[in-house]
Amino acid sequence: MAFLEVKDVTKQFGGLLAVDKVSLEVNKGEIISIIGPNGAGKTTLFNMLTGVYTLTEGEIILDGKPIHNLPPQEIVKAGLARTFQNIRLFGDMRVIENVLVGMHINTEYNFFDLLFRTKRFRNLEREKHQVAIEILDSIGLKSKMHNYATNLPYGDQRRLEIARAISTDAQILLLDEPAAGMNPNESEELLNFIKTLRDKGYTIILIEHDMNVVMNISDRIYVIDHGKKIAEGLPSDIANNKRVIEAYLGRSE
Ligand SMILES: Nc1ncnc2c1ncn2[C@@H]1O[C@H](COP(=O)(O)OP(=O)(O)OP(=O)(O)O)[C@@H](O)[C@H]1O
Repeated sequence: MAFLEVKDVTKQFGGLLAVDKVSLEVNKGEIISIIGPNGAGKTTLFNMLTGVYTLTEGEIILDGKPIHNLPPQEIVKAGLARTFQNIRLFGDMRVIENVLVGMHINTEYNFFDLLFRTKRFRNLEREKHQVAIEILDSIGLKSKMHNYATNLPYGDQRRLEIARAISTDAQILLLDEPAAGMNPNESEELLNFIKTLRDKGYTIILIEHDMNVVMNISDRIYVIDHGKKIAEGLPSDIANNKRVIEAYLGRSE
């Protein structure tokens, strides 16, 4: 059984089938890309995976447990965290605070801990601070941990978003267009960075329009068009797939 199994998921908005019986299988430690023309249904699929949308039909099984239709916070706790197409950091908070916010999702404080700032509370806070620094170190942002997020260069903001997703303890990271708005140097750096995440054991699923990134980084690719899966396979197979080429060339983008 695959680590993440997406079985025949469907999302209907009124008369529109935005995602139509799409199935995916993702193994631990893979980098999977989901591609397709604008409006294909990629973001809707991510929104179902992360609990933003309920499913009209289908199932999502993570590590043998159904997670479809759980609230987003429960899905993060189950081990699946995301970044967004448009960066959503807390700009007026410091870099380390952005990471600490992500970590709170898995911290269980009781009423007395919070009220009396117990020794347990202080120890947990100190531990979390340490882990946050380690995450930032691993991501190359330790020296900027006291900067305000909004003052970081664009590439660093993307990294910080990923750091925040990691800080939730997630094993699967869903990255929504991580290379959007990056210059070739930045996207090259990002590519290497995502590979290091995979080497550390993370499973990565990304939506990406930059074909250079997709072809260089993916173990496997799924292609969606008009809500339907039209192809899946190795990058070399996808690059030569007639249906995929038609789906892209058939649009004026
Ligand atoms: N909340 C919604 N209500 C109604 N229709 C929606 C909603 N969200 C998405 N859609 C429609 O579903 C279809 C798929 O959209 P989606 O954003 O998932 O595509 P996409 O592949 O992510 O596109 P892009 O690459 O442009 O981000 C589109 O026709 C879109 O207009």
